[in-house]
Amino acid sequence: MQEKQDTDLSREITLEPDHEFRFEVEFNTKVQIKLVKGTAEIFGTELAVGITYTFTGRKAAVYTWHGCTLDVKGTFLVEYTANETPMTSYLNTHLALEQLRQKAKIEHNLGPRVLVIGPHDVGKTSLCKILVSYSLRHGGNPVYVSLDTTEGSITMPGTVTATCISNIIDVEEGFGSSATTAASMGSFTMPLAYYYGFENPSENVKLYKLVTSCLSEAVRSRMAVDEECRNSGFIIDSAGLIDQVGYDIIQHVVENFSVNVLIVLGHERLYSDMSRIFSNKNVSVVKLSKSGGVVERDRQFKTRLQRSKIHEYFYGTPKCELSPYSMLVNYDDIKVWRVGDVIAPSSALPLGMEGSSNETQVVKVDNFDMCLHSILAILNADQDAHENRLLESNVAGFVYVSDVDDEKRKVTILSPSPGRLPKKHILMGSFKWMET
Ligand SMILES: Nc1ncnc2c1ncn2[C@@H]1O[C@H](COP(=O)(O)OP(=O)(O)OP(=O)(O)O)[C@@H](O)[C@H]1O
Repeated sequence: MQEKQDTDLSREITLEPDHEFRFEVEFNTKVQIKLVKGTAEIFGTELAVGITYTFTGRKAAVYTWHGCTLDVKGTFLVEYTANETPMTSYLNTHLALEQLRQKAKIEHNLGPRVLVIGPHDVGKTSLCKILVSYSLRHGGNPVYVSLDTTEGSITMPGTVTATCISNIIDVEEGFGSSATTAASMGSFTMPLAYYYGFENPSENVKLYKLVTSCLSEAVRSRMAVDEECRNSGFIIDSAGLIDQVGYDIIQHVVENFSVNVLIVLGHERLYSDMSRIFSNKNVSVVKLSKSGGVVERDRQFKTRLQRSKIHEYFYGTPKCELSPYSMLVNYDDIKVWRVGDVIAPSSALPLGMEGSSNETQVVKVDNFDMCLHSILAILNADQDAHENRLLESNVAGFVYVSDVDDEKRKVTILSPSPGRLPKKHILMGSFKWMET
């Protein structure tokens, strides 16, 4: 593959003002893009002139406000130039948010609390990146909250996270996901994470609401002590929530995070329903259109994306490689928990009844075979913490169970860093992974 890329000749692409170069690259292919002249950005983050950026397994666009020339090299799955983009409306949205930030600064208040909602694959994460990057470029320190448990845009899939964005976003790695695992190696992006453990919020609504409430509490505490973050406010990315359960979750998030700007992306009915639900509630509901460049990602692509996120967590990226550490741990040295059996999926229960099963009750895992190939979250809970409070603990890190020896009562665990496990309580979700 390397050879293929090296023998490819580079080509020049010229973009007129307000145009973008959209591209898709497969997971096992590398392409390179260099800005030769002019200005350009990827989801709001500016590219530097003369620097070669490498992309693998990505779907993205290089956008230019004033025109530019790019030098591209490698085999793209899809590549084309487009001139119809919603970037002007995205910029106007940012400018309106910036006014709220200026007002918040003068009044020593909380900046805008923005929630982006819409169906799957309409560009919610991309819009959040653009808004966060523009705020950063304007001198702000926004907090990016990800409630999208499918993707793991910041760290492992299955988590809800909050990250104070104070440094330029790495365009090659999205939000610089792997960097979050190697904080000591020069990364500034350190998310606060709570483990939900499932892919879809509807799989266990009560637990999803619990972890989002814990996260909102943590964000509130951070805002109380950090003036920069307080004035900049936060941008919340969500999973595709357009059914009845989704509406219930949206209302929960709006209340918990005191959301005052609700952006509905690419869905007329959702916009109309939200305008009705939140009229008279001090929430501005804004409708934005979806970019024609947003790519629908099929199940297979999403699974590969999840697998590559997990791989990145332990092994890093070509730019910042990690050497994970394998260790033997006695059964008795750890306590593995999982959330009790969900009797019926929450979506199948009438609203208000979701709590009738033990959806937020942890049970201890005694049969370690269940953990084989599982991703486990190490909880930031004291050794003597009561089991009823464990789900409210944030995550210290993740490990992977590569082997279980029932005879010797030992598990083999892969960890991104050497040393003993920092905590004893460990939470298992539904994510499994095979090291390849
Ligand atoms: N203008 C664009 N040109 C090319 N690709 C784009 C563009 N905007 C977004 N994409 C790509 O389309 C895909 C879907 O976008 P994104 O992840 O932002 O959607 P989403 O609504 O957050 O999806 P999900 O429902 O899975 O959370 C991503 O791979 C993203 O990089």
